[in-house]
Amino acid sequence: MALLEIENLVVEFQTTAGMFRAVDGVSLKVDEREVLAIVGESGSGKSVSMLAVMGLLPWTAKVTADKMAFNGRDLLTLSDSERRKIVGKDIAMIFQEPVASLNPCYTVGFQIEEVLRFHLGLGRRERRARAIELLTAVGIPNPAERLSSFPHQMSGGQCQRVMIAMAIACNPKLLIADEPTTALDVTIQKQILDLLVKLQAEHGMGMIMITHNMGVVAETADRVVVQYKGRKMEEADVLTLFENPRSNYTKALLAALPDNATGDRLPTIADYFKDGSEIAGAAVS
Ligand SMILES: Nc1ncnc2c1ncn2[C@@H]1O[C@H](COP(=O)(O)OP(=O)(O)OP(=O)(O)O)[C@@H](O)[C@H]1O
Repeated sequence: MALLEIENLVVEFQTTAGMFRAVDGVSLKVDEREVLAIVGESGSGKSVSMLAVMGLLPWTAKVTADKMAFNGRDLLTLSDSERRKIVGKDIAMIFQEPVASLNPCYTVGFQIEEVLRFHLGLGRRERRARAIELLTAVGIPNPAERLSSFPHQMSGGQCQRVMIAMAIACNPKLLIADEPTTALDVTIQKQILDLLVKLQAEHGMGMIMITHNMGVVAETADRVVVQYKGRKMEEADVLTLFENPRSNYTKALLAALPDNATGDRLPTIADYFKDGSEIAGAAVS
């Protein structure tokens, strides 16, 4: 049984111009201990698909699917209170903007301990001990002192480490990382990716890595889903995808990697496709 299984997911938003389909029939699955990358350019529906899994979309969104199951439980029919017991505990998510994702009014210690109180019901002393343990695990120096820091007193990289600490606090079975390094300094990006891969292996978590960056895919993923305009274009294990991409869109993404530059400027997706319909026609279910 897959850890997460999605079949034919469709997400539409009510907008002033009518219904807008952001995710169009995506199917995917993630096994235990597996890292799945979802890759595609901005607006391809990567985040919206995963926010649908978490139940975090606004009321303007209409979510339908033939199947959306986590660890054998049907996510489509869960009540809000049942969902709250799973989300943040068994499925955790980290976002692109670590500083904005933390509450500026509370210390990082309070925010980590709140997760431990809500989901695990730990007492005060246990919460503090576990929070120190978590900050140590994500590589924050002087963890006991840092518990009383506010987010603005920490760097972007440190805030992302705190977000990761909160995400792994309850030993989730699945961690969804939505562009976790995009907002960070280039020198810090690799450290955060290495930390995520290390924690994933140590804790035996399944992980979904949402990214637009093929370099991140190469460094982290076992398997890859390529998405474009809400549709799945291709799915393959990571080696096959890099060595033998099938869809033209994947070929275009790979051609846009800096290593593949031949002239004095990088090729873009538009250089590859004079006609975008060629891409849409290649979608797989
Ligand atoms: N609340 C909303 N109402 C209307 N449209 C939305 C809403 N949220 C997202 N969208 C649209 O859905 C589409 C998919 O967005 P999504 O954030 O999933 O893209 P993405 O592939 O994750 O790209 P990015 O990396 O830029 O976030 C976009 O066109 C976006 O504008």
